[in-house]
Amino acid sequence: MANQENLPLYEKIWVKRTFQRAIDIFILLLLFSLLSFRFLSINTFTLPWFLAFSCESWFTYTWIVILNTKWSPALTKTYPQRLLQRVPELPRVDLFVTTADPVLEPPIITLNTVLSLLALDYPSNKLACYVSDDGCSPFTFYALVEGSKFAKHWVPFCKKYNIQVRAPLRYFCEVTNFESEDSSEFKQEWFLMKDMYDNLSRNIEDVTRNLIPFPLEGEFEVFSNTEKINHPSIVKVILETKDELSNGLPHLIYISREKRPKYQHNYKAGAMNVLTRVSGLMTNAPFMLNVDCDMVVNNPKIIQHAMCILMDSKSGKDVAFVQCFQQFYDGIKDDPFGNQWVAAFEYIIRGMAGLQGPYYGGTNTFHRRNAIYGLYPDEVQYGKKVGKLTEKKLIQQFGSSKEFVKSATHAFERSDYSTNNGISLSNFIEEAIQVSDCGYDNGTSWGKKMGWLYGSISEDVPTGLNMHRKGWRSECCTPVQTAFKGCAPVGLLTTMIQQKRWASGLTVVFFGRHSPVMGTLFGKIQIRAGLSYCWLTNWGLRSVFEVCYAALVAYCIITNSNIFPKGLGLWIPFTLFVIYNLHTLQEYLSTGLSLRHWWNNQRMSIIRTTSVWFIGFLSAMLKILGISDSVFEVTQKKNTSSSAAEDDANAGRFTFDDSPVFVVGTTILLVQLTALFVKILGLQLQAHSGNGCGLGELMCSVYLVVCYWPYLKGLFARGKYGIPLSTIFKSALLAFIFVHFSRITLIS
Ligand SMILES: O=c1ccn([C@@H]2O[C@H](COP(=O)(O)OP(=O)(O)O[C@H]3O[C@H](CO)[C@@H](O)[C@H](O)[C@H]3O)[C@@H](O)[C@H]2O)c(=O)[nH]1
Ligand SMILES: [Mn+2]
Repeated sequence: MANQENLPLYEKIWVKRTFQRAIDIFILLLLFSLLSFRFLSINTFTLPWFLAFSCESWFTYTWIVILNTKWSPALTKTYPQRLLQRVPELPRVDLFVTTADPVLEPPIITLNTVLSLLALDYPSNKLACYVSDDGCSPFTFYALVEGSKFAKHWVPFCKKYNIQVRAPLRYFCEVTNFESEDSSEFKQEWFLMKDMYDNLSRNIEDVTRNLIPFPLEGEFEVFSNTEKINHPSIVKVILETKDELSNGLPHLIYISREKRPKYQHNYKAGAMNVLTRVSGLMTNAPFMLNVDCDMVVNNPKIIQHAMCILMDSKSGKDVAFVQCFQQFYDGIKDDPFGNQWVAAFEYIIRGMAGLQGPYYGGTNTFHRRNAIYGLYPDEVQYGKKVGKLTEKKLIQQFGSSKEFVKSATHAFERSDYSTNNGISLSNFIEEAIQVSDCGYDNGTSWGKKMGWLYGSISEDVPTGLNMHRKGWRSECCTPVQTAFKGCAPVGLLTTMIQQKRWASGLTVVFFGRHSPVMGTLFGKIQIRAGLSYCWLTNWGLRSVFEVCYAALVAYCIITNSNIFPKGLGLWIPFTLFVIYNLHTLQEYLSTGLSLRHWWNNQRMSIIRTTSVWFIGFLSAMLKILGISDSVFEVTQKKNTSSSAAEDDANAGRFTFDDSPVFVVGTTILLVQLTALFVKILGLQLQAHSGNGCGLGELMCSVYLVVCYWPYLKGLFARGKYGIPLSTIFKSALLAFIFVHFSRITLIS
């Protein structure tokens, strides 16, 4: 038995990749030889030559970052059985859901996420679910109220029959047939549940679409005279379980924090901090799970798995957060828009898991409350913080609510995971409203030193960085059954907007106080971990070099000059291109992804880097220079029940509209096409002394056109599949300016 006690609750398993490492190194050597070749041929020095050298240095740097990240990937294996045997009482976990817009995020989606959380396989008296509604929508509230009534039947049903997918929307899509061993009792209840759920969702749909009158009275009166960005705090306890029974329903609380036009509300980060404070007052669990409104639980035992990591007495102590991958349901086959990130999880995030740990991805994450409160790992372990801080200091840091400061002190001091003392949640409403005030953060450490950090629209990454900087680690949690599944962005435009937001937010992080460089130099981020963070935070900067390279090849063709060596020297970039592509293809195939999937992702990686990441970079520059602020544009979530079948056939086709995100891509395409036409029609200028443009430049240009093929088709298509004339016109103008100036430089 003594032996049993020593067994860890989780283990790290290192993934072998000797062959891939060898190829990684080979590619690096090729990059170095390309650079040395350029360096040696310095006598042909020209501006394009120099620019090419800079870009290729950047590509080499990027490759070093990637190689470093992928070098030693790890998996975690958790043992929930051991956890249950060992701990007398499981800790509380507070569950956070954020929603921001009842149109882009239909209430039925949020409700499904909430239902899947309420039905988690975990003692229900240890759970409390907090929903933050930045949309201040009575419809979302209505959905939750009605949904909580349904939950009283749904949760027992799920637990009785050990249902795996506990979001009814997903469940009734996936389970449409009965197994032969299903009892007639089950079938009967199944039909009953389906009936109830169908009624519920129809009801919510009718209300949301204003099909039935919805007077704002009774419970809903607080929503009258509110506007999305101008309203007082609303805190409502929807479900409160008074008895300490472990098989009832968790608490359910609705919060819409105060918003006023003159106050910064800091998007999701602001909402998360309010959730942290309100939950601190009410249930004060030592651990918190945060999910976006579309991320439903797919593995009802996921908390047990995560707790194995956070509660492991040896390696778990310095783990600040446990990250589960983002995976998607209803993802379009072969990932045409490159938004499912399967290969990135496999190689990059697992690679980071082998270092100081994965970055915080914003959703599907279990947090340690004390780490969010800004403590260092050793302060938590030895309870050092408590003696040192006076109440005055605590108020400065945590804000003016004495009740909240008391709860934070309790969080610091507790050595066990004891539960709170059974005071009714409604007693905290007034205090909860106070900590949701729009000015509560002012002058405190919230968003600056602790909690979810403000200032970047990718709040997740700096928040995680801030914890790694303090010496915390993080872990991935990858049970066999996928933990959560969300809704991949619908269509091309949504993907592009999301990518633009990430690139912009990450660039702000890279150049800001919480940059991985600063964290490595002055904090406790390990050097390889810091470098792997650069992969992420350099998305914006990377686009500058790729756009520059794309412009450079077109310039060379138009002006009949070159950046690539000729003859034997051309073999270096050529081999590089071939080996790199075969290498990534091998990675995809060995992960079980298709050739098509690989190509779609290669193509999208070029398209997004040279278009939306570039726009994101520019918008980050405007923000850094203080010229304009960037806005968090919420991703549209698909309402599965309303998806029409005719859409599915064309789900993977590129659709366009007059959004500015398509202008840069179209311009790049037009520039390459112009260059190729100039070449084909022989309109190039006379080369000086045989140094004209060669095969290398032409191949690059053709490759870009191939990547941008869907845009090329868009130039000639009509309707939503066609690029609007206004966009074509703007892009043509930009392309013309580029070509014109290219020719001018040559004549002068
Ligand atoms: O003012 C806001 C804006 C957004 N959200 C919520 O934030 C979440 C993420 O927004 P979404 O539009 O779905 O963004 P995605 O790009 O899909 O999200 C990824 O990227 C974000 C950072 O850019 C992270 O916050 C997310 O967790 C991560 O899943 C959603 O639940 C929103 O309701 C708010 O609560 N308040
Ligand atoms: Mn999302």
